[in-house]
Amino acid sequence: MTSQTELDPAVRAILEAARKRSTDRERVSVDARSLPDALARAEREGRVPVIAEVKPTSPTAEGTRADDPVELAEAMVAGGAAAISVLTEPEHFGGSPEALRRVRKAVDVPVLRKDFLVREAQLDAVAADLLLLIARFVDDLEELVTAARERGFQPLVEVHDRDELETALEAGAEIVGINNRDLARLEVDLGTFESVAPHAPDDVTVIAESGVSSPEDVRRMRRAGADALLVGSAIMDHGGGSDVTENTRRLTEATQ
Ligand SMILES: O=P(O)(O)OC[C@@H](O)[C@@H](O)c1c[nH]c2ccccc12
Repeated sequence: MTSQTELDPAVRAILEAARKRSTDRERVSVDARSLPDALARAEREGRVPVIAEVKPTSPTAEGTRADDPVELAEAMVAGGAAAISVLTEPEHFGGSPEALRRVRKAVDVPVLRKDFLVREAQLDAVAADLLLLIARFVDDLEELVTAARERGFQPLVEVHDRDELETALEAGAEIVGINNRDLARLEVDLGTFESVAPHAPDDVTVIAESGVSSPEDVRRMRRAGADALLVGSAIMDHGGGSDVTENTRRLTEATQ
């Protein structure tokens, strides 16, 4: 794990809070909806595979969107989203495990749990189809990947550079997210995906994360090899509060 002194102060605070959060729940057991199947279905139906994110706010968002998470998720699916991501981090992203539980009950696409997971016990807060594990923040990635699979989750391992991609592959990751946002400085550069993605083997599902805001960005990430895109801010439109279905559709319809 990289030294935390290099991280943006907001990210450091998020990690400290995550470590302290208590979890004394029973082990969850999930019958996961397949992400690769959901992505293939979107492709067959002529939609760009988009994982749309229910993110009420974030350290970089302009404002908070307090709409009901179930309504937001349903609006995203109506706009063609292949899967839904739900923030469960309560203090900096306005999320909750309860929001995810309700969303997963309401939609039939795969649901990703987005949080800062560093210990095995945190995995049991709520059932989800996919779990985000951030390579940079996890000491023993292979151990958490295995712990996630033992519960039935599909692990999505997030990386930001080639070294982290190697770590993810060595840990057995089959679904990798390449985050265009640098967690040290919180700046976004779509060139990150373009430089890291070519090094992923063909049989790995590769997802472009963060900073995708226009149909042109979608096409750019697809040209660079993205099997799917993870989009939050451009769909949530925190400051503007515009129509979430339309915001999703603009991106899912951004074919060549
Ligand atoms: O809002 P954006 O730029 O479309 O980004 C979505 C998603 O990639 C971002 O929320 C994210 C990527 N990795 C994370 C880890 C934790 C919390 C959030 C994230």
